[in-house]
Amino acid sequence: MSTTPPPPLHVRGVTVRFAGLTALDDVSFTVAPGTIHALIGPNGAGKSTCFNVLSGLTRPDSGSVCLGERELTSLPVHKIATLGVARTFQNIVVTAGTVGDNLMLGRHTLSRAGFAASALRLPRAVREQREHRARAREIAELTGLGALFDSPVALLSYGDRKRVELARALCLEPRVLLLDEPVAGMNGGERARTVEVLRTVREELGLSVLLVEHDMALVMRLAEDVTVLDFGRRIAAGAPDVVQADPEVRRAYLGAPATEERTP
Ligand SMILES: Nc1ncnc2c1ncn2[C@@H]1O[C@H](COP(=O)(O)OP(=O)(O)OP(=O)(O)O)[C@@H](O)[C@H]1O
Repeated sequence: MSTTPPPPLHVRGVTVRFAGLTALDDVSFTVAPGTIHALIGPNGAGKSTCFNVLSGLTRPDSGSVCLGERELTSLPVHKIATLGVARTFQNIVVTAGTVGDNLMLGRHTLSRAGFAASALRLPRAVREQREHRARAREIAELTGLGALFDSPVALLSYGDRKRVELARALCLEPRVLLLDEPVAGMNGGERARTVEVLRTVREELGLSVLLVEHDMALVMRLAEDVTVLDFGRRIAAGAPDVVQADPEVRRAYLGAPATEERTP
């Protein structure tokens, strides 16, 4: 467990254009240390583009992303990961090997012993591997995968496979975790379990979480702060109840006039 709180993640004036379409238009928000922050908005609002900027897959046309004082803007993906920002993807990418194998892949970037030392099984490399495996087991326990550590991923349920992705991202020891639709495709029981796991992970590891999620009930239950995008612009931000009551947010989701009295 980390003893110091994570630095704030600052997104400042980020703009991304794709051939004439402005996918993000001067977007700013801050993920406060140790909070769960949700990024929501209708289809095409710019949420994935924002995640891609934060994780280094997309270079913004202007604006900046900083973890505390450290500028992350336009750094390569692996560099951003080693500086403490890890992400999961909307679609499951793990399919081969055991749960343990996949979590060890997550530890790979943290390995100090070189490839040759590992291949020759030098004592330092062997010790390091053992430590990484022990930590991978701890993270498996934390994410409810302890009993499945030696199971092939291909045999797991959909919900468990999604949690392997979460656990693999946690194996990078991030300070900020970016979750792209963590409960998409899950049934009710799996959703409830994942919410519990996310709460435990945040408390035990003391990290910040930024999540994109379409399940509004889950967002309102889990997040402390919400940023709402529509057509690439930030249209609202604040606590879940404040955002939920915002007429501009209702209009964006329902296509209704801003004065309409319906809830999102
Ligand atoms: N590589 C790209 N090239 C051109 N246009 C893109 C590209 N990526 C995204 N866009 C466009 O940018 C806008 C924002 O898309 P983005 O995927 O970020 O939205 P989103 O909020 O994640 O949507 P969804 O909820 O449907 O996943 C959309 O109009 C999309 O068509």
